[in-house]
Amino acid sequence: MKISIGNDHAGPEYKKAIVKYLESKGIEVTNYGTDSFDSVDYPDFGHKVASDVEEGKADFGIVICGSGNGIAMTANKHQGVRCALCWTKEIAELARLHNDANVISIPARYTSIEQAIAMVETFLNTEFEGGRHQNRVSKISCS
Ligand SMILES: O=C(CO)[C@H](O)[C@H](O)[C@H](O)COP(=O)(O)O
Repeated sequence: MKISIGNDHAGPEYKKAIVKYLESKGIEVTNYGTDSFDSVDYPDFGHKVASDVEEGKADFGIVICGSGNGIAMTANKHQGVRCALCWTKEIAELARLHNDANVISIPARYTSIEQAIAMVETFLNTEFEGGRHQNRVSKISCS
């Protein structure tokens, strides 16, 4: 499995911990995020992650900013990207089960590192349920 990850200045330590977790599982990670707390602009990182998912260079994406909203909005501009803002394990699970989300957005300023890793673990280990949800997911796209 290949995963691309990106974060702004709100989440370097979250990114670091998540990358460590992913690599411990043998997952290949492309890291586009900043490692600094100096102020940057989240779209610069969100677009890179979403492009990888859009182009099939990554199976899943992980994006991190303060609230999780700006970088999720950025990722969702890309064709075929379904980025879900998640704040509990249950929401992360539903994002896969019902929405077939392929990018998870983490609000670094409103969750703990432990919770973030738990959400990523759940997200990556949950399959899309299909069935009645497939038709709904197909209707999300405008094109
Ligand atoms: O949460 C964010 C975007 O939705 C970003 O992480 C920004 O940090 C947030 O907008 C706050 O900006 P600041 O420059 O870090 O105060």
